[in-house]
This record gives sequence, structure tokens and C-alpha cells, in this order.
Amino acid sequence: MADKPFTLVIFTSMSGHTEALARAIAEGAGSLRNTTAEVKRARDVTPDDIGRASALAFGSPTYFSYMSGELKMLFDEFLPYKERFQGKPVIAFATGEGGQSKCIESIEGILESFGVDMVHRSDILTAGLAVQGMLDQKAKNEAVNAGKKLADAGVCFACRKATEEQGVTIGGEKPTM
Ligand SMILES: Cc1cc2nc3c(=O)[nH]c(=O)nc-3n(C[C@H](O)[C@H](O)[C@H](O)COP(=O)(O)O)c2cc1C
Repeated sequence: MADKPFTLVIFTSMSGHTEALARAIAEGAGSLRNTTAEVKRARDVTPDDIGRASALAFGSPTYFSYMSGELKMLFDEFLPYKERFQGKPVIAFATGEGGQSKCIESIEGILESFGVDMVHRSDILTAGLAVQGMLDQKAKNEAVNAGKKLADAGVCFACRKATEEQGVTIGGEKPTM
């Protein structure tokens, strides 16, 4: 994992709508103190990137009520690296012309089998982050806030991981060996 809690926002996009949403999420995620955020196209993401991240966002345009082939390919290829996703806070986002919640469902379905912690279920939105058409100011604000909440959950994840790795138990005592 990176030194500072790090949010990786992964997307695919042809005409720019989903990219704009990804950049707004990263803007929110990177605005927290002591955290960083990066935006990457799905085809450029490596298993090491997933391992370094303390929080992840995955987004796609809706194609035939599903995610793009490029994002599906990432999931297919990263199945052997499933443990790098486990327990990490995640949000799914999508743009479309009305069918984007189906796209979000398709992304979430795969991510659940990778063992992630879907952040929105508890405190973001009931249907992931969905946008129809180009990003307006309201959608942008929502995306920035979602990014902040995601990064915040990433900080908690990184703290829990560090505590586990140092062998510190709750209550502050190290186990005796
Ligand atoms: C091949 C193709 C299939 C599409 N299928 C759907 C669809 O099933 N439902 C929908 O709401 N929008 C659909 N769309 C619209 C796109 O999801 C929408 O324009 C999206 O915002 C494009 O994202 P981008 O600008 O990031 O490329 C489709 C677009 C294309 C090119």
C-alpha cells in the first residue's frame, strides 16, 4: 500500500462524460488532508496499482445496459489478484442515457465477488453514482462529495491495515509471542 492513503479512480470513456465524472470524484478524494488521488483509464491499470490503493472507484459508460468491454476485461484479467481488492472501500459510477443504474449493477456484481466493501450502501447513494448526459454542477458536487466519503473510508481502511500489520491489538497492547 502507498505511504499516504491513496484513492484510485478507474474509468473508461469514449466521449468524455464518464471521464468528467471520474475527475470530479478524484477531486473530492484528493481534497482530504494527507491523502492523494489518481485517475487512470482501465487499460492502463496494473495489479500493483490496485494493491497500492486504499480506496477504489470504478466507472464506465453504459453499453447495452452493461459496463464497457474495457472495464470488464480488467475484471477478467485481475481475477487472479482478487485478494488485492479485499475489504477495500469502493464505489461504482456510470453515465448513460437513462440505463446507467444497470451498468452500476453490473460493476457492483463483479466487485462484490472480489470481496470489496461497497461504500455507498451505507452512506453515499442507493444506486451508486449515476449520471445521464454531461456533468452539471449538481452532479459534479455529488461526485466530489462521493470522492471525499470514499477517501475517508480509505483512510480508515489504511489505519486498520497498519494496525494489523504492526500486530497491535484493540486496546493498544502488542501480542506477546
Ligand atoms: C454502443 C453504445 C451502447 C450504448 N448503450 C446504452 C444503454 O444501453 N443504455 C444507456 O443508457 N446508454 C447507452 N449508451 C449511451 C452511453 O452510455 C452514454 O452516451 C455515455 O454517457 C457515454 O459515455 P462517455 O462519454 O464516457 O463515452 C450507449 C452508447 C453506445 C456508444
